[in-house]
Amino acid sequence: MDFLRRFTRQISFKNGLSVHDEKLPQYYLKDVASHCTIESCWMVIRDKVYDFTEFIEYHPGGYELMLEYAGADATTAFDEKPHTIEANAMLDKYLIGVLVKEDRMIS
Ligand code: HEM
Repeated sequence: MDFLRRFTRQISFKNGLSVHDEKLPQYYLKDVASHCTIESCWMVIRDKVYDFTEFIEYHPGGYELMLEYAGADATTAFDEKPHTIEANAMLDKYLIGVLVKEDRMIS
């Protein structure tokens, strides 16, 4: 599992955002920052913007852990914790956009 996790992470770092991702709405980090509560919880993971408002209270690691990163970039936090391929696959469901180019870390 560890191998698979490292492998998928490498792919996303290498390829950055796809052509499809580039068609999504674009947000600044400051737009994300205003959604920093359990009532409206946005986060950035690998330059993509997610709205986790519907998910946060069901997070298996507890909502408090996620809330620490609400409105912020959670890439490192998400990758450092023991998240399976399944957890990674869940991300797409909450995808709402991408960061504007000047605010991106990876691509
Ligand atoms: C934002 C920062 C996040 C932190 C710090 C974090 C932390 C953690 C931790 C510590 C666990 C282990 C819980 C345990 O084994 O008792 C966990 C499990 C889990 N988390 Fe997160 N998490 C974050 C975001 C997310 C997101 C965005 C998702 C999916 C949309 C997610 C999905 C899951 C799932 C499904 C599990 C169960 C184990 C697995 O299938 O990987 N987490 N998380």
